[in-house]
Amino acid sequence: MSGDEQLKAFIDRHRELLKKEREAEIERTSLLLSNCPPKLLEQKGLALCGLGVASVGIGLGGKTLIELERPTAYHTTPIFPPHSLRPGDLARIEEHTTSTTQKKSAKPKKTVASEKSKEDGVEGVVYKVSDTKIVLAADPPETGGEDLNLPDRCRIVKLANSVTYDRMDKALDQLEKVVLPNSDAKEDKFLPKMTPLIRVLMGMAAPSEKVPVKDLKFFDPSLNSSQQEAIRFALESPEVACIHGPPGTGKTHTLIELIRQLTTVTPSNPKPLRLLVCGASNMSVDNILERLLALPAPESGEKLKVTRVGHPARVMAQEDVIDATLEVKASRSDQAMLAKDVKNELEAALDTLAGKGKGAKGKAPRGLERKKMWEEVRALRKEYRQREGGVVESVLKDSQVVLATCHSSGGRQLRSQNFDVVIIDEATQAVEAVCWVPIFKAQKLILAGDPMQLPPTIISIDKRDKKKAKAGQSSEKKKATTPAATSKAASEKAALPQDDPDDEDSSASDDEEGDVEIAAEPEAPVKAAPRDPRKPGSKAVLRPPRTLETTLFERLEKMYGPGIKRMLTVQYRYVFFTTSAEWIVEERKQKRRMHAQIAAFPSKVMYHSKLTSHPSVASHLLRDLPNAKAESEDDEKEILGTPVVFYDTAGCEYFERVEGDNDEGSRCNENEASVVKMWVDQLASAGVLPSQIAVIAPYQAQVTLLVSLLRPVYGAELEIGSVDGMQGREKEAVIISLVRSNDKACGPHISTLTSRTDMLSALQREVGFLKDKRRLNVAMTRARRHLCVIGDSSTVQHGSPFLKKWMAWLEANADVRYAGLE
Ligand SMILES: Nc1ncnc2c1ncn2[C@@H]1O[C@H](COP(=O)(O)OP(=O)(O)OP(=O)(O)O)[C@@H](O)[C@H]1O
Repeated sequence: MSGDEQLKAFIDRHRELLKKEREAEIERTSLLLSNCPPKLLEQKGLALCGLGVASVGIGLGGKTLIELERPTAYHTTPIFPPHSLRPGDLARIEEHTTSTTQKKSAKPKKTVASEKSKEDGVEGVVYKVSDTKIVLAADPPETGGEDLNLPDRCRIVKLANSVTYDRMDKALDQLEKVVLPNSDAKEDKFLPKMTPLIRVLMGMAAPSEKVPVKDLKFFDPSLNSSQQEAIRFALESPEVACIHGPPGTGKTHTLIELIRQLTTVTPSNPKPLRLLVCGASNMSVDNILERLLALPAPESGEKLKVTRVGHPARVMAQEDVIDATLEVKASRSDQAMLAKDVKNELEAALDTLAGKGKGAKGKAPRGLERKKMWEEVRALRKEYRQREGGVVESVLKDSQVVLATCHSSGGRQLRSQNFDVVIIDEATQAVEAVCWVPIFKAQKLILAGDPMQLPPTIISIDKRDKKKAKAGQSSEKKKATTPAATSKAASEKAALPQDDPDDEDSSASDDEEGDVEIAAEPEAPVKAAPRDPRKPGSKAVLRPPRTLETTLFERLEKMYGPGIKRMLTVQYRYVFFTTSAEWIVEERKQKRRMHAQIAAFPSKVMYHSKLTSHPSVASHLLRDLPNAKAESEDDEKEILGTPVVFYDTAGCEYFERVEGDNDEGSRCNENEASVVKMWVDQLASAGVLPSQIAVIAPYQAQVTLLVSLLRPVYGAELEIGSVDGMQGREKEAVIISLVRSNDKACGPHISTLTSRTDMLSALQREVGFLKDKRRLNVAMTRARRHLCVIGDSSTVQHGSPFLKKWMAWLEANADVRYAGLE
């Protein structure tokens, strides 16, 4: 069990990694903001240019809500180009000039929106985003009487976000104070208390024996046995349970049943529990929220009282989601009426100050009158905040389930709220420190995620360090073959920060770098029986992490073994998973090109062939959609009846292009984009709706190119985006453009390399982040009925053993079509 030294080393290492990450983010943003012209920032998805102010209002906490849009005078379409501004991001509204350089520091100021001159802009938090509108919530001025003075033509620029880091640092400080108490420290009423949960998470005590749940009856009769087992396991685990949900296996579905079980009085649950449900992203939180709101009211008793705290990402589209937000609930309560009067007064005063109020005739008050009005506004804001504080408290107290992102669960509104259980969805996408923010608020933790999909996005990873550590560890491994060397290596290993380098699944991003053997066979299934973490003798070792990519979910699995989790094993999404293989065999037979071994690629390579397809999806194809209507028998077969199509552009010389001046730039591939357009046209002509199609590309430049080609024809309904934006989503048809196509693999610089390892890594470089198998896993598992891959197999296959296997699988199992011949 962990001692003080290990606890200290663990927390210190986390602090160090977070510091590096914070610095890297500030540096990256500063560099971009100071070196990039706004147009390039927009292309990189970090800014939206040429905007106008649509409205200014007041939001929760007396914040000023500034709504921006693209005026038709400057743009042909009001739809924003693809961008990465999301609710919760820190951003600045600044005057949109056409000057090419913008010397600004990306460091956020302590008091946002404290300087309101046009040059400095207005800083705040992105509050809502839709296709055509973006709302920034800015703090009201603390001092002085200056107003916002927003420019007529402006842009919004994403900033480095220090608030997230501040919260994570605070969580680590609290963790240190709880697990390593200092008797001299002053009493802090907000300091969390030590709980059995914290002991287990920190390896200070083994998880307690499961408490059997009797008479468990499931609300949802359709749950499969792996889902039922995961729910039972989560209910019976006293402190912590993990649910591993590969794509489409009903992770969210399972969490909804679990929430119902925990919050309803049943023979197996005598007391309804209070839950905090968090997610790594707003999307994951809204996904659960939507499904909770869609639940029928129970036969006896009230409907579940659910409140969403924070910034719902899809709030503009979904009315019922808006109604569940703290903001709307607070505004509708009886006590809110008084606060509302103050709010109306406040908004009227702000309108007058902007020259928009009644009788203002477009003229804003000036001089002394203006100063006086600002004083009035400040007093009104204070009164509003006080009244609203009481309203918020009572709405939250009355809520049985509160939903928030991990980060926003650390906000002021939830400061004094406690819960029985905290559930964290997409826990494998959140860094550990941010998970601690909600963990302190509950006695029990349930994590759900999939370590084989996208990890948290980390920008400070030092590849050289990683390689060095890996090289060091593999030479350690060789040395440690004698008994003496083994024990020495073992004791040295315990002191090193590490993530179990031998476990391939643990670090899938670059895990195959330098791996010279290209194995054609999938990884062997794990045969060892799950170690029960509750059995005496189970040794938990708390090791400092090597990178922030090691999530709490993965750390617990390594610390306590696979017995700490349950895996969902039936997938409900793809026709081209396991069972569909039979269909492909049949098709191949007819074409007399039968392949001996046809199996689903992601299941086999990523999940040790543990996944099976539910019969309900085993044979569903695009042609079974009610709206599908092929014009000919050939179309019915070629377009609507084929689960996987691979347009192989090898030999077509459809070379990629680098955006920007150096090799690090984003990439696009115009010819591939034309093939994408051709296939979208074909699907549409066969009746597939734009809203049923998603186009995914791993590079922002290709996304931008595809948007310019497809949006004018198919509108915003056709989803076009990067892999990262698609995690947790599904579409009937998905088209992936792999982009990378180059002849560098055969160029002179490669031929000058003599060692096979150097050569391989040079080849690998040419596919960039395509070689992250978790990213590819997400991309290839978004489709329900049809997947079309467009890429150059001759370039892509050299990227990594995983890509080689995928290309081989596609060649063998997809309907391979040669792009150049079309
Ligand atoms: N037991 C079940 N019976 C019928 N349909 C199910 C069942 N479990 C899940 N599904 C369906 O499978 C699909 C995927 O479920 P869900 O979105 O919960 O999966 P997920 O694991 O959260 O997906 P992701 O890959 O996005 O993480 C949904 O359409 C859901 O309704």
